[in-house]
Amino acid sequence: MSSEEPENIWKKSIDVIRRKGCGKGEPKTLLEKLRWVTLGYHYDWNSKTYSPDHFTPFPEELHSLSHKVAAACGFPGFNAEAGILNYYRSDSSLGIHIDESKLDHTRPLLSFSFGQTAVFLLCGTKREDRPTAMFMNSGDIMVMSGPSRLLYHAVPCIISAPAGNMLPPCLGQRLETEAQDDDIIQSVSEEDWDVCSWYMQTSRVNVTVRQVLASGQTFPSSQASHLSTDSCEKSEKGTPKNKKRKSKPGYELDT
Ligand SMILES: O=C(O)CCC(=O)C(=O)O
Ligand SMILES: [Fe+2]
Repeated sequence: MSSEEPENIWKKSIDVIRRKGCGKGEPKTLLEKLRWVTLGYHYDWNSKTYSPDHFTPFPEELHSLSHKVAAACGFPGFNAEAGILNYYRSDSSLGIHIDESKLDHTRPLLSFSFGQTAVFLLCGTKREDRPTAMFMNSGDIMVMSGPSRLLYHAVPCIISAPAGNMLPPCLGQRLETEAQDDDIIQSVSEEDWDVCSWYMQTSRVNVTVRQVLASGQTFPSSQASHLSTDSCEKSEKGTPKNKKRKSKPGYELDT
C-alpha cells in the first residue's frame, strides 16, 4: 500500500501534470495512481460491509442525476446512498464479482461510464455461466435491476481509442454555458478542464450508484449491514491476478 495520503488528490496532482505534462518515465501523480473512490456509505473492502459509522454526504448532483435516471427507468424514489468510482487506465481490469447486499436488492444499481470504452462481461447467477460481452462506451448508463441486479459481471479490458480520436465530442470541449443554480452540470475552469481532458484521453471512469437501505429500513443493530461483494478483484498488467481490493486509499501498488 502506498504511504501517500489520499487527501486532495486533485490539488496535489494538477500542478505536477501541468508542469511536466506527465511524460513517459516521470513518476506517476496521485491522480494517475488512483483506482477507486467510495461515496456515501463507504464500502469496506476488508470486512465487506457498509457501515452507518463510515459515511460522508453523498454528492448532491449525483444523487439528483441518479434519482432522475432511476425514475425514467421505472424506479421512482431511488435514493442514492453509496457509490463506487472506478478509475481504469489502459491496462486496468475488474475481476468477476456480484454486487450483493443482505439488506435490499429491490432497488436498481446504476452504472455511468465516461472516457475510454470497456469490454463488459455480464454472466449469470453462477460465475461459470457463459458471459455476454458488450462494449461500455462513454456516456452509456447501465441499470441492473430485477434478476440482473445479482448477476456476475467483470471488466476484462479497456479498449483505448486510437490517437487523435481519443475523446467523444461531448468530452472534448469545455461547457461554456452559464450554470443555473439547479443545473446538475457545473462549469469548470479552462485550466482544470485541460487536465480532465488529458486524463480522460487515456482513462475510463465508471460510477456505480447504489441504494443501500430500502425505504424505512435501518442498519441492523449489530451494526454492520454485512453487505458483501463477492470477490471484487481488480488487477493491472504485471500485478498478480485475483488480487483483491484493499481498503482505502484507492491506489494500486506500483509494480
Ligand atoms: O466498471 C464497470 O463498468 C463495472 C464496475 C462494477 O462492477 C462495480 O463497481 O461494482
Ligand atoms: Fe459490480
